[in-house]
Amino acid sequence: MIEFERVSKRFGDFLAVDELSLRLADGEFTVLIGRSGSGKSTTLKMINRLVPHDSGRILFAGKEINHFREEDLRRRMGYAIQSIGLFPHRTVAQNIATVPALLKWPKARIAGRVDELLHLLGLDPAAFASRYPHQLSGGQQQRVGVARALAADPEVLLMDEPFGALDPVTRSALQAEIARIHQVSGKAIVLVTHDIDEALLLADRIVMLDRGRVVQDGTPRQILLEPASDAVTRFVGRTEVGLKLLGLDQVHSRMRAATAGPAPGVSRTATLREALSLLIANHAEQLPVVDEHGQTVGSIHVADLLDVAA
Ligand SMILES: Nc1ncnc2c1ncn2[C@@H]1O[C@H](COP(=O)(O)OP(=O)(O)OP(=O)(O)O)[C@@H](O)[C@H]1O
Repeated sequence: MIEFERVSKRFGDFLAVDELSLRLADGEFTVLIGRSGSGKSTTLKMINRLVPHDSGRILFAGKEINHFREEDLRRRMGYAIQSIGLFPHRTVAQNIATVPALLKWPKARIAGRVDELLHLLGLDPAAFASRYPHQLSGGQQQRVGVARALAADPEVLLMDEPFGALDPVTRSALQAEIARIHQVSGKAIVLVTHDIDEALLLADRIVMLDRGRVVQDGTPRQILLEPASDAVTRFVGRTEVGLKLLGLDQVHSRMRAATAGPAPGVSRTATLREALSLLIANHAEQLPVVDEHGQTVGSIHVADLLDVAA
């Protein structure tokens, strides 16, 4: 769907992106990660031509991006950024409606879409649609930013540190929201972050950059278990690899059929890492596993988790 062929970008003498080749598949959740200044944002912004590339080719749907009309490209690619960039003198609804209005959608269709997106992002339209950005918390503004990026139903969602500067609880809620949107929409998402835990949580595929080059390109599991260099190992963190591995799988993957005692149930869709926290907090060797109706469906055991983390 998006392909980089030996793409480079210079700012003056500085080579920010160095002969980058990369192929991003349809429907894939790709996370670009790396240290500050490694070229992540530049790479992302070259996809929608916010930053023009100097050499090489970037293909979208098989066609060099320079051959698209700029407005077509922007319509087909939603873009959400950390600093949000909401228009201060336009309401939440007007902000979300930006691209549909440019596309001259009928008013009723726009209103329906705004409503749908506010619901999707957990904002009650009655309470939020007519507010102005300054009347929202930072987390609510970020949600509106994501809703705006999704408004015209783009084929690709480009996100540059969209959850930066949020408190951990809001951040975690928005991450879950994006994971859900990805699951239900099947859209390709490219997200830039420097947070390895965020990358491990969300990505189908992690592309780690350093000095404008790819240092590793793989699944979260590959990044954890087969780091391509010491630099990757340092970035992932030498410690806690076991715990991070536990964060990649859900409880049902390690559940035993036999049910266990009355202690608090662990959701079958919780991560193994969350299960371990609960086991430790309850001083329990095993806990019951419950489904979405609260029915006990099996048990999870400390010993089985230690196997995964070893
Ligand atoms: N418009 C610009 N003019 C000059 N240099 C730039 C410009 N944009 C980016 N750079 C430089 O290019 C390099 C890569 O920047 P980029 O924003 O892509 O990094 P990043 O990996 O996203 O970093 P961060 O995590 O800090 O946002 C940096 O050294 C940066 O200073």
